Amino acid sequence: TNGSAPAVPSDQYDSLYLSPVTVGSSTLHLDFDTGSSDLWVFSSLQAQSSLVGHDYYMVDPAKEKQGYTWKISYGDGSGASGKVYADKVVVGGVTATAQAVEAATAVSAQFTQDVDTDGLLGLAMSTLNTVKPQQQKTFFDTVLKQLAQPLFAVDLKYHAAGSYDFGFIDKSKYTGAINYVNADTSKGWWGVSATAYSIGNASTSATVSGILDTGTTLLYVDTPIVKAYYAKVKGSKMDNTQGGYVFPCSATLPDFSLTIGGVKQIVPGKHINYSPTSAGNCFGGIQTNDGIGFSILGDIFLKSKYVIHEMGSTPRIGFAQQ
Ligand SMILES: CC[C@H](C)[C@H](NC(=O)[C@H](C)NC(=O)[C@@H](CCSC)NC[C@@H](N)Cc1ccccc1)C(=O)O
Repeated sequence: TNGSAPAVPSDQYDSLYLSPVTVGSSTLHLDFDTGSSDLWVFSSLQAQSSLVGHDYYMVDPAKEKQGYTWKISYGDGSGASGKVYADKVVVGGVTATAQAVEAATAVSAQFTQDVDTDGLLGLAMSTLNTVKPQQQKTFFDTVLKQLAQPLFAVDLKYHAAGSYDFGFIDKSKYTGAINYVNADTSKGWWGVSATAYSIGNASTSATVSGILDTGTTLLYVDTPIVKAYYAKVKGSKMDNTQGGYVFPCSATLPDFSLTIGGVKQIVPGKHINYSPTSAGNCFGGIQTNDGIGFSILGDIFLKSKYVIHEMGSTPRIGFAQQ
């Protein structure tokens, strides 16, 4: 089988993308996240006050995996925890009959406040799943054998609805060749390495290792590269109150690219003007990774590409131009 689910921007700046998922008998809007491996949802286990504005999973005690718990924390300090159920999950017509559904009993303020997001659907390696006493599979791992091809493809768009394709490559969603590289899955994420970056038409050799992360809004790279980029943006500055580099909204932003597998993967300058700030300037889509030692290739990087995540004998990532 194969199937496709829409990926709809949650707001006018593409803060995140939401996809409809049937969990048990509810339809929830989940943030598909290639940077984590838990499928967790807002649930009837939470206080009603935490559920205001959310769709949520009505737990069925008969489906509980007794004694199983989960607790996840994310790089931005947010997190959630709860109990585990085995229930039907359907994404774009692809059905997992007994998928581990992680029902929240507690979620951090960032998630409670975002009333559009009803949970996350992790698409990284199952080795990052947090369920105890027995780690559970991601939705992709659960359905892998029933898929026509062992892959999913990510088509996030700039200020428009895109899609997640499971089990097939949709030729109508890209132009030119697909450029494949082996994925480094050793740390549980979809890891890739670049051998150079370019700002405008100036290219610099450098090793840029990072993870693909549909659940991260921006593109986080090493500080020297960020400084070099904004040196080309008149009036740009690091603004600690805004938490990153800002610039005049009228600024022309150069394109940015990472050379992966010998091919320049270009981020159009237009995509790097992420959003206006409350201070009357604009916030950059490229920001520093604060020295965590690797880059996070989030939505700003992804939304100009069709990215195939193939779990064959050797995991691969394919990049094509939208
Ligand atoms: C502090 C937590 C560290 C980063 C680590 N956790 C992770 O790496 C988890 C799996 N992944 C994440 O925290 C990040 C990757 C960070 S690499 C430092 N991806 C998932 C994130 N985008 C999910 C999200 C979506 C919307 C709003 C907020 C958060 C751990 O548990 O050790």
